[in-house]
Amino acid sequence: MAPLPRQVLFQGHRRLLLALIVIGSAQAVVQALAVPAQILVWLAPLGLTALWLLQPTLPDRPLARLFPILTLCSGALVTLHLWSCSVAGTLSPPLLLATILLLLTAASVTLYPSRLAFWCLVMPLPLALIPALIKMDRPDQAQTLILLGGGLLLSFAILTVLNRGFEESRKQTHRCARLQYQLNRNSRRDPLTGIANRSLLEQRLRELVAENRRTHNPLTLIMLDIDYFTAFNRHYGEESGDETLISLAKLMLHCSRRQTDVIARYRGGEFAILLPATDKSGAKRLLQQLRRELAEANLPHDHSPISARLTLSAGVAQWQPGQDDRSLLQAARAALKLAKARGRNRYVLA
Ligand SMILES: Nc1nc2c(ncn2[C@@H]2O[C@H](COP(=O)(O)OP(=O)(O)OP(=O)(O)O)[C@@H](O)[C@H]2O)c(=O)[nH]1
Repeated sequence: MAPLPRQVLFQGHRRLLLALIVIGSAQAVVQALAVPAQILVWLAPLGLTALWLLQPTLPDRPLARLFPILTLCSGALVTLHLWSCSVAGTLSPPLLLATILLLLTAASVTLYPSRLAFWCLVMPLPLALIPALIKMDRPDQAQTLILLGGGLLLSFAILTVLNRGFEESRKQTHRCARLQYQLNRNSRRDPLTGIANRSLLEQRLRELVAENRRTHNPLTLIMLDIDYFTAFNRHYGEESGDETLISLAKLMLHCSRRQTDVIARYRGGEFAILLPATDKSGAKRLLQQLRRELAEANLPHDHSPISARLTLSAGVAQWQPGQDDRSLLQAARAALKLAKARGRNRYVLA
């Protein structure tokens, strides 16, 4: 997985800060030797070190919102430092200009994921040239300003190119993540009805049974089968069969009351409803409501030997301590088989 934009930004900014601390400390030492009373020059390396130490705590915390302000602080500290070097005369104007141009380029290369952070850092930098500019004559002033403008344009061009590439790869990463999410989701959904498929049901069953070994909560599984669905398909056609499966899935979703219930298509005309924190009587209430709503839906089935309307058979099993997921499924399926053997259109409790 590619690093998040913000993390890339923090890493880049950390490296830039480290470089600034090294350069600033070296200059402060040189300046302290020349003018011992100049304490301003120590502010920049000290302040930048504080920012550098703060950086690793940023990406995952609310403080991350302050990032542009911190970047602005870095720029202000460096500017203050260069200004005091310029006033004390320890940095000649050409060297000062070269340092600023170097900083502009370094900022565009390290802060490219965010234009805002780049501008926050570089905006104060040209101010450091003011004391040197005041002392210069006109031609030198013009030359310095032209060089500074050229440097700014160049670093902005570098920033734009790198930022565009970065944005493109960031979008690509997001697209891939979304596709991956959809793929995972689709591999666990029944494509016709949109409800969980057998694989997701079995996974949730395994997880809930494992959890129940600790909690001993009630857990109930209902297996349902459309009565004479083969005859229905033959008589009304596969398309009507598909519509019936979709309507039944909707009815089941409507009857289930909790987000944690799992409604799944098990296979063909067979469905399953897994009810965590629910005992047999809760399952019975759900089945009675489902029967009521199915009767109200009034779906015709002229080729059913037991009713002129579509009916369901169901088997209900409640998890018993010590039981594993497979035997709970077998118990519910055995109860369903019994419901069918007893004439269908009914439910049987295991
Ligand atoms: N329309 C449609 N039919 C399907 C689909 N998948 C399986 N079937 C049909 O479902 C039927 C099997 O359903 P079952 O519920 O297992 O069998 P049944 O005919 O109801 O028999 P009993 O269970 O004994 O009542 C077969 O006719 C399959 O062709 C599907 O996605 N759409």
